[in-house]
Amino acid sequence: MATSSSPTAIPSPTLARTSSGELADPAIDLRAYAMRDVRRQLSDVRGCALVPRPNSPAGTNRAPIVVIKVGTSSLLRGGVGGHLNLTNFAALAETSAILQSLGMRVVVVTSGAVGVGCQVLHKKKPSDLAGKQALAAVGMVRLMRMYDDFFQSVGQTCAQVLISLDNIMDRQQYCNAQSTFKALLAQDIIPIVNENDTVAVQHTKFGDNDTLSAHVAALVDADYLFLLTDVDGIYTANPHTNPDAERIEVVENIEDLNVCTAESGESGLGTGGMATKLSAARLAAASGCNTIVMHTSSMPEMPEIILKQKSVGTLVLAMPRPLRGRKRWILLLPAVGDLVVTERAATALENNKSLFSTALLECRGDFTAEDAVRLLVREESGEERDLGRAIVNYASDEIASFIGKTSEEFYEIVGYAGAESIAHRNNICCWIPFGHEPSSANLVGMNASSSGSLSDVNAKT
Ligand SMILES: N[C@@H](CCC(=O)OP(=O)(O)O)C(=O)O
Repeated sequence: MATSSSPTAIPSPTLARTSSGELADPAIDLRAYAMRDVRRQLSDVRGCALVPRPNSPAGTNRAPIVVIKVGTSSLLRGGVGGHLNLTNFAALAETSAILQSLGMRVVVVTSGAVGVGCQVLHKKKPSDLAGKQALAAVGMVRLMRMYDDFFQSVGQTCAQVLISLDNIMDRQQYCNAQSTFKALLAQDIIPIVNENDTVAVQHTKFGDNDTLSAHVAALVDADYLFLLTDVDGIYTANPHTNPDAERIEVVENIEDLNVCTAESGESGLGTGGMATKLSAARLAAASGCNTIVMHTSSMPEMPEIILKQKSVGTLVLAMPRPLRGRKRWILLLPAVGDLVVTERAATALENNKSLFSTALLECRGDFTAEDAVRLLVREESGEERDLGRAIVNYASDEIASFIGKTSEEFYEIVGYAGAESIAHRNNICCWIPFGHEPSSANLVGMNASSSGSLSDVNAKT
């Protein structure tokens, strides 16, 4: 994790966790994120980060891409028996049209298929998967009718895109989806994206649309991801129960928060929570996308947030050296097991080295060769930190027999025909990749007006 003794460094906070190790939600403990430090540096950060970058990574002018995620609670008033929130549909259509007229391209990630299905059929949300899938099939039609009507009335064409995690896991399908988005955006068509709920089964589900929106942001190479919700940002504590809770305006380096991907429980009509928003922001940041978590009612302020650096909600800054291509895709893969490695190995992995048996401390889960696993480093304190993802060369039972083995012992077990590494460096992707500078250095860089730091922040190198 990037740390620094610099006086301007923001201390690393710890996220509150439940007894089962999940991120507590919404009472996320970010108190250590000292507000005075954030405030002192806010104008510099705001002044540099949120301006449309002039050039795409390829060096050609391309429109900034804005992904807007709207949750079920923003699209439906109250629970079952309520009705569609026409104000929010209208605000979304109008704001999207304004952003498009300013030269940006908009992608909407929508929830609400299940919730709207409940409205249409006058049913409560069922607990079984097939029941929810059937409702989603009904609700998605109604949702798209609403989107089509509202977007048409502001002169925008929209398109429905349904994605499942399977589509992301298969690199060919991932690339196909990327081409489809490109073709839609090139024609100024606004894709309306949701999970393909009717086909997704439990183990290949995004599960929540915050995660889906981060995958979409990575897929389309977005510049901004807006996560609209019913609170006006990320707080230092639960604002509903703690009067001292303060809104965090800027998270300069999401890696300082040590966010782990955590499942959030379903509640009411939606499934996402603050923990999934932080996980989504982390994925987006690694892909070079700024995330803004804010209240749905702030939607009309989006143009000012982007163009005038207006401070609304919580801004999570993109990593200055985002992941691209295959490495970015690896980070999106769902992990089916864990490999715990030594601290020494972690440094090597972050410096783009392959993973060998000597680095292994533990193997968890039941997986086969070619599966994606989570890499964890066990720190001196005994705590484990999420290091990244790897596509492994061996199955879990084989890897378990390699733990702590020297390379000679490893070769003896495997024989010379097997792959030399547990995971090749081309198949490893760390959250803090090779060449990434510590957060304080980034901040100091941004403060130096003549250092070209603005493009450091905005460009996807
Ligand atoms: N695909 C589901 C989305 C579920 C979901 O993530 O909902 P939310 O927590 O409201 O963003 C649906 O359309 O109902």
